[in-house]
Amino acid sequence: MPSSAIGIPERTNGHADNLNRTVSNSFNELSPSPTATFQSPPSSYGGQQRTSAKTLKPFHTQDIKVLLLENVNKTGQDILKKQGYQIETLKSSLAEDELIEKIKGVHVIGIRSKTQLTAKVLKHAKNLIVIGCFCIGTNQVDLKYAAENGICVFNSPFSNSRSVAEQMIGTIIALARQIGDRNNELHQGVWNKVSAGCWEVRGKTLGIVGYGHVGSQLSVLAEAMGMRVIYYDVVNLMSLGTSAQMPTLEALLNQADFVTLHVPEIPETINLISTQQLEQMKTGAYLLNASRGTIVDIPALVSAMQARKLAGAALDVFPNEPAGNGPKFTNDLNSWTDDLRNLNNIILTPHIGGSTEEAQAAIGIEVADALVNYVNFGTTAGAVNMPEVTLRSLTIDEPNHVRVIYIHRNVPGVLRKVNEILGDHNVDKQMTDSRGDVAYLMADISNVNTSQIKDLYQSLEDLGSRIWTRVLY
Ligand SMILES: NC(=O)c1ccc[n+]([C@@H]2O[C@H](COP(=O)([O-])OP(=O)(O)OC[C@H]3O[C@@H](n4cnc5c(N)ncnc54)[C@H](O)[C@@H]3O)[C@@H](O)[C@H]2O)c1
Ligand SMILES: O=C(O)[C@H](O)COP(=O)(O)O
Repeated sequence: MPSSAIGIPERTNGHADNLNRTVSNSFNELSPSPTATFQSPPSSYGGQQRTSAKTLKPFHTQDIKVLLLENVNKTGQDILKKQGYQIETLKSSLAEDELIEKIKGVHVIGIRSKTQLTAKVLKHAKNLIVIGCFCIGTNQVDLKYAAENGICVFNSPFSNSRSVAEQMIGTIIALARQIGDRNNELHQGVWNKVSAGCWEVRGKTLGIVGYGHVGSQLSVLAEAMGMRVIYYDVVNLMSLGTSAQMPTLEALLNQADFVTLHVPEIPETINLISTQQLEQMKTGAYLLNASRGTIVDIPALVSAMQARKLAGAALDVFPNEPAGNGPKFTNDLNSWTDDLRNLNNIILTPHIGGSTEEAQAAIGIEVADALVNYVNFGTTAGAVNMPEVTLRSLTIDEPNHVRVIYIHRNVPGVLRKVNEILGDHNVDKQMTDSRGDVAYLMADISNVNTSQIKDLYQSLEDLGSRIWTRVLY
């Protein structure tokens, strides 16, 4: 529904009916002197009078605008729709200029690994309060910029880990037996029954780089097939089964028959595997990457494959990936695409490690629940860029109770000033925490009547440390 049809201009405020409870939310612009936005419970909930001052906008759950990109699963869509939010869904990601246009009016955006939410894009997201990454990776979002502008980010930390690990098991066997090449040949009508260069995986060494959710799950599955597992991680971790942590990446590369990458994309992991590391691998070993495309220097990999240093490779991820499905995996996207396509025993998959029915359904529920809890209650449990703050029970549906959420710069003296303001009322519960430069305060206060809410809100907004204020009631 266009915003004009529901009477909310640029900014939004909301009231959400969740879990049979009425909650109202105030969302405010990122600009330093925002127009205040408040709301009262709608008349259908107790007949209280709506706030109607010039700068105050009545707000309902259905005023919340949600943009879901990249084919977010129906499970997630249904949870958000049930809240009454306005949902727009697109199957693919958007180019930067289209994204900038679309993001201007929304309060919530749901994405997967492809959509790039850079500072440049987020600067236009004046109403955005929360980002849901319906995936594991969050490298596509400028997390710091988001936090510093009061935009909370959630992801799904492990709901697709098993799917990725299973795909890696299948791929390891497919590489060892050259199944991809035999399959391609037979599709061309060529019968090529060979055993040379084809191996069992039993007894071979699997080297896992990044022993987190995916890597450790893969470790367990690989040992069940009789593989010896070694791993390298920057953190000292408990080894599962009989796996062993290696002191350096080089030590792992020297010993592994199969090297598989499961690290996040961060500055330290870009081109983690380049010419030098490929030289450190055993001749005839295999390389698998299902983490992010930038972790492997692909021209270096092409050279290693052409020189027969490696016996095979599998890539599920690429530095540039198409926005949507179709015949788009060409040199226009990445200049070396044809080189990759022309190599033998290289398995190329379109970023499907986490693409199973089970994983997508679970991610949909997990992330949508986190979004609803944030929008309706301000709860940041599980956030990847904000302190995790929640209060033990909700009392804001009781008369004269409000929940204050105050996202602010983490500088000395703020709490004293905030509590001077809240101190005019009765603070039932309060929690505050900080993460880097940003702090998040949540307080449930009672003894506040509706006429005082505007002053309460404005006093908090006037503090120099303010990033974003919300008053829920
Ligand atoms: N292909 C897919 O569909 C797919 C699906 C899920 C996840 N992923 C990608 O895989 C990555 C890993 O997923 P996860 O859930 O296991 O993440 P995770 O955060 O649970 O684990 C990552 C591990 O990598 C380690 N690490 C970080 N930097 C390192 C370095 N320089 N060297 C060695 N280890 C390092 C961390 O300490 C951590 O233990 C995600 O960040 C995501 O980008 C891809
Ligand atoms: O980060 C992830 O979870 C994976 O890369 C999967 O991403 P996708 O949801 O875009 O398939």
